[in-house]
Amino acid sequence: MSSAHELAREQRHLDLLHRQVDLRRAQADAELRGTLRQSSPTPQARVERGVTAQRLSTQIARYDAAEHGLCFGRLDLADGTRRYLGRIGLPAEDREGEPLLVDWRAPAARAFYTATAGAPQQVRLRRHLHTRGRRVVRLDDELLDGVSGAPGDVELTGEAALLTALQAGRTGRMRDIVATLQAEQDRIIRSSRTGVLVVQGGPGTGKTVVALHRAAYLLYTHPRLVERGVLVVGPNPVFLSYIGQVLPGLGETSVLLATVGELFPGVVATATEEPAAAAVKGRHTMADVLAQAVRDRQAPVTGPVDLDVAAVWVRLPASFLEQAAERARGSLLPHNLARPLFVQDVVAEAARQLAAARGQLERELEEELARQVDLAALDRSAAADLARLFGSDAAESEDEAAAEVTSAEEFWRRVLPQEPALRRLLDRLWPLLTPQRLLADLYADPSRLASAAPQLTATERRALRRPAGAPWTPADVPLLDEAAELLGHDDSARRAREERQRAEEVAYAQGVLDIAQLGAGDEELAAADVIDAERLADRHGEADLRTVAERAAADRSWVFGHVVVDEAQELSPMAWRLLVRRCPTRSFTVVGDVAQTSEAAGASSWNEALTPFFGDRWRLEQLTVNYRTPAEIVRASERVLAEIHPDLAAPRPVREGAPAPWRAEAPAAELPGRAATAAREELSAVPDGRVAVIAAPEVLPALAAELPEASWGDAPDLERRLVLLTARQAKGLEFDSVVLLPHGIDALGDLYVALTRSTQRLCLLHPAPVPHLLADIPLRVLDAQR
Ligand SMILES: Nc1ncnc2c1ncn2[C@@H]1O[C@H](COP(=O)(O)OP(=O)(O)OP(=O)(O)O)[C@@H](O)[C@H]1O
Repeated sequence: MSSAHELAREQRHLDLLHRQVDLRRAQADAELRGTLRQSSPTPQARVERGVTAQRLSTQIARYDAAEHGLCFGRLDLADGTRRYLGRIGLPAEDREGEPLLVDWRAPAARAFYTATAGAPQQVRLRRHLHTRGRRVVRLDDELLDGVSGAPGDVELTGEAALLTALQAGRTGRMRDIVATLQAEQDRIIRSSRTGVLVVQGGPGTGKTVVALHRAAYLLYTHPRLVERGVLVVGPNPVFLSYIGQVLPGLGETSVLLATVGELFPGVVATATEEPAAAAVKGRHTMADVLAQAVRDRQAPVTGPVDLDVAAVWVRLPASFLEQAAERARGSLLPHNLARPLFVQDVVAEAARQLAAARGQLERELEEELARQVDLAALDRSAAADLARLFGSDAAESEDEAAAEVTSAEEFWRRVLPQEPALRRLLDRLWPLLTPQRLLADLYADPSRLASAAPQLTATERRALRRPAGAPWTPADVPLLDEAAELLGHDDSARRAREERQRAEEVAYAQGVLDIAQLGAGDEELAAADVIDAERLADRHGEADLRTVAERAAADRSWVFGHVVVDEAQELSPMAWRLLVRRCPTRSFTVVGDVAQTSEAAGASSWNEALTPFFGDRWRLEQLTVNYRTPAEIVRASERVLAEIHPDLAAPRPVREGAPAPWRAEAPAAELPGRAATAAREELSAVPDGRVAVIAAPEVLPALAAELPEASWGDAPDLERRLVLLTARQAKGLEFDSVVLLPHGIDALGDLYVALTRSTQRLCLLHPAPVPHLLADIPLRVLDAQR
């Protein structure tokens, strides 16, 4: 019970906290403006300015994020200390006493989440402050008196506040849970950053929300992590938009949210494909296929290659080309970076042959001329006499000939790289390749596929076929990334572009100086006297003010400080290879549920999925309490879970007493109409909440025609009260009520996902007969269709 007196006292403290935050925000804001106004005369100063601006922007984002729910808890300790907890920390005004506010991630906040009646950890009272805007509206107190609950109970921390949070209507956006974190979740959030932490848990156990809070915790406890950022990987863009507000709401901006399909800058991989094709693309063996595909592009010859340069035929034998390729490969450089070695060998050989052939030709010409001119014959006989006398002239002329050949060779080495015929040949023998070209050429050509992928069956190779220019799918992205590694980045074009741009900037600056000079009178100090064009160009250069997330998103080679993988059971081995490259220190939080796998290339056991990448260096934590689904809905999904994974127990629900789920039968043709009626009834049953109709993809258009008010498609608006989704799109999301059309949702993992999305109400509509795994759900007979 919140007495008016207590409410007023907490309101006074909250007012004080907000005044402090306002002050600090205003200071940071002024400092940021000042920083942005400064000019930065050197590249070093520009970098420093960028870093300062970043730091201040991060601080401001944290203050802004703390506007709602700034302070949510209070602990009264046995020694009389009183500690307030909030989204950010604020030191005591005198800097010595107890801080005004303790950040939820600080060690001093921990007891708020872990103290129980049985193990109070010096806590006498735990108080939850419920606020609306800047007003305290309710208090929930718990006295921790050393008496534990009955054994076997789910021991909840701050039960009243937790249940209030769980029963609140959904908004279409995931909310943070800093005020009501539970002890088992807190342990995972604060677990060491090093190594790979795997969190297995059934639907609704808080895996996603815990993983996001862990990212916020790690960024707070390891400030250097802010510079490298954290990557959060989710299964699809709809899910990412659902969770997108949680970390900014916690004041963390150094986080990039992405699907695997978005992790190759410059490629938009949104096309769909047959599951069989995605499954083959996800297999580990594709790394070998790509390596062979690259090799197949290096000196692909079966016989000698002839080249016509400057009217001379040069012959490059196959054995020579193979040796040159082997030497280039021996450098262990990626394909594009090893190319100059191959080119060098070919040019040297061609130059040698050309010089020799041209030398020979010239000698023959001279001899021919000499034969025809008497004088020359005389000269030659005189030379021969001299040679007989002194014996050295002949040798000297051979040396001369050799020296001539060497300088001719050098000449040809310099000239040949410009020779169009040779360039065309080198483009065929060792082409500069982009990942896109390598992969598109491979998919488009059955003979290339047959050569690169003999380990695949003919059917599997056929599954990979697609015409050149076809759009990319998410399963292509890990292959493009793998190809990028094998090919190496040839950034000479970028460097040339940057140099050109720099030259233009300097030229522009010079122009500015020239004009200033013209305008300056004799006695005035001209700009050019105090600054040169280079420095002026520097001064106009901009500091990089992009956030860490923006910079990381644009850079394939960006290395993150930590990676969070959600719905990790869906990841293929090729996707794991990509992610390990993004974080070579292997600092990962991996969350998922092997009972909810939908992707054909996904995992059915963590051991199988992770051992190839992390050996046995990963640790497993389990979440066992279901916060989302009430007991009635858990029971409705139990048979499906038992069919998928007989060993996995459904998580224990914290809530009971929801309306019983029901199912109804209707002919297939009537289903969209029936579903529309049910959806509208559900909307009235949850007036503040959200309703989802989940169905097979082919049913959605007919549903959409019946429910024009609903949002659906590739990017449904989850904040709309009614959405239509496929089971895949519904992964990771939740709604107050779900209308499920199971017909056509064939993968059991998908069906399990669909059955476990609701926080309150669930009904199913299907044609007869009922699928046997759903037969236990009570049948309701519908009125005749109106
Ligand atoms: N401690 C908590 N306090 C308040 N709400 C919580 C708490 N833990 C979990 N929840 C809520 O439970 C719901 C389920 O959480 P979440 O989506 O993270 O579960 P999940 O394990 O990822 O589920 P799924 O595997 O089905 O996607 C969310 O609404 C989340 O906010």
